[in-house]
This record gives sequence, structure tokens and C-alpha cells, in this order.
Amino acid sequence: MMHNKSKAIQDLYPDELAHCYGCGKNNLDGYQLKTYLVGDETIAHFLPDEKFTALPGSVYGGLVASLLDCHGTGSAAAFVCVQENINLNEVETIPVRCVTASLKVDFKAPTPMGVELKLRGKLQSIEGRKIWVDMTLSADDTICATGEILAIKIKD
Ligand SMILES: CCCCC/C=C\C/C=C\C/C=C\C/C=C\CCCC(=O)SCCNC(=O)CCNC(=O)[C@H](O)C(C)(C)COP(=O)(O)OP(=O)(O)OC[C@H]1O[C@@H](n2cnc3c(N)ncnc32)[C@H](O)[C@@H]1OP(=O)(O)O
Repeated sequence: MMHNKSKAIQDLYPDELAHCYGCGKNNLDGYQLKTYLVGDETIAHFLPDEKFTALPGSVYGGLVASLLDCHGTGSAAAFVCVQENINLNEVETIPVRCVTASLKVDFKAPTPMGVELKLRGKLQSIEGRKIWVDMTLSADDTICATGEILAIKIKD
């Protein structure tokens, strides 16, 4: 049985759209967040550097928001592909482009520094070009933030 060797969604963005500070594979100074479709949800991991400190020991909320932003758009693109029966393991580049129209973040607990953060995304709904994704960002077993994104599929 072969294991799933799927690529990250962001690694399927074409080179000319891979400069995003949060998730572009071609932005060497950026976070290069990688979102994976696993079953019916999306997963990403990120270990913040100390420079992203808010109060000593805790992560700056703006970073938390930007991780949710990029995980959200990547997830939205992946969920559109699932709906359109596009198999992400069989494409060189992802044929769907989504940008953030709205992002809501609820900070539930301080996000600790020095712990690999886990982001999860679940499809809430798709209505035409509008895709809503619910997300959590956790450290160990604590949900530190939840997010809801409205991503819009860009017209061709
Ligand atoms: C930043 C670049 C923007 C342009 C990019 C172009 C191409 C790139 C394509 C793909 C990107 C590839 C890789 C992704 C890499 C990084 C992603 C990182 C994530 C981000 O960091 S990305 C930056 C922050 N992001 C923006 O910089 C967006 C600025 N914005 C716009 O570019 C437009 O605003 C847009 C495209 C969002 C919509 O424009 P539009 O003309 O295509 O569509 P329209 O306005 O008709 O909206 C359609 C339906 O969404 C509803 N709707 C719209 N906005 C809403 C809101 N805020 N709340 C509630 N509903 C809303 C309407 O009410 C309507 O609903 P209904 O159909 O029911 O009437």
C-alpha cells in the first residue's frame, strides 16, 4: 500500500503566485506555511521564532492571524478542488485561486512560544465563489485561537 505523498497546497501554486509572505514557496524571508489536505480536513504546522514574541513566552497575535489567513486560503482552494473532483495528487499546479475577503480570529488562550503550532481547517460551506472555512490553531492539546475565513475564488 502506498502512503499518501501529497504535496502542500502552497507548493502547487504556480511560481508567479508563490511570493506570499505567509505561504509562498518562493519567498525566502517569509513563513512558507504548508497546508496539507488530510481526509476531509486541512493541517499545517508552524514553529514560531522568538522574534514573534508578544509578551515574553507568548506568540504575537498578528502572527497567529496571518497563519490562519494563509492556512485558510490554502484550505479553501483545496476544498474547491475536492468539490470539483480535482485530484491534488495528479496536478502540477493547483487550478484554483482563492484570496481572503474576510478573516475572523478569536484568541482563546495565550499561544506559547517554543511549541510547534498545529492548524486545522474544516469546510463550513461553499456558495458560488464564496468559501467559508473554520479553523483552529493549537499548541499541544490547547486551542489557542479559532478562525473563520471567507475566501473568494478569483475569476479566471
Ligand atoms: C492580494 C492580491 C489580490 C489579488 C490577487 C489576484 C490573484 C491571485 C490569486 C491567487 C492567489 C494565489 C495564492 C495565494 C497566496 C496567498 C494568499 C494569502 C491570503 C491573503 O492574504 S490575500 C490578501 C488579502 N486579501 C485581499 O487583498 C483581497 C482584496 N479584495 C479583493 O481583491 C476583492 O474584494 C475580492 C477578490 C475578495 C472579491 O472581489 P470580486 O470582484 O472578485 O467579487 P465580489 O466583490 O463580487 O464578491 C464576491 C462575493 O463575495 C462577497 N464578499 C466579498 N467580500 C466580502 C466580505 N469582506 N465580507 C462578506 N462578503 C464578501 C460579495 O458580497 C459577493 O457575494 P455575492 O456573490 O453573494 O454577491
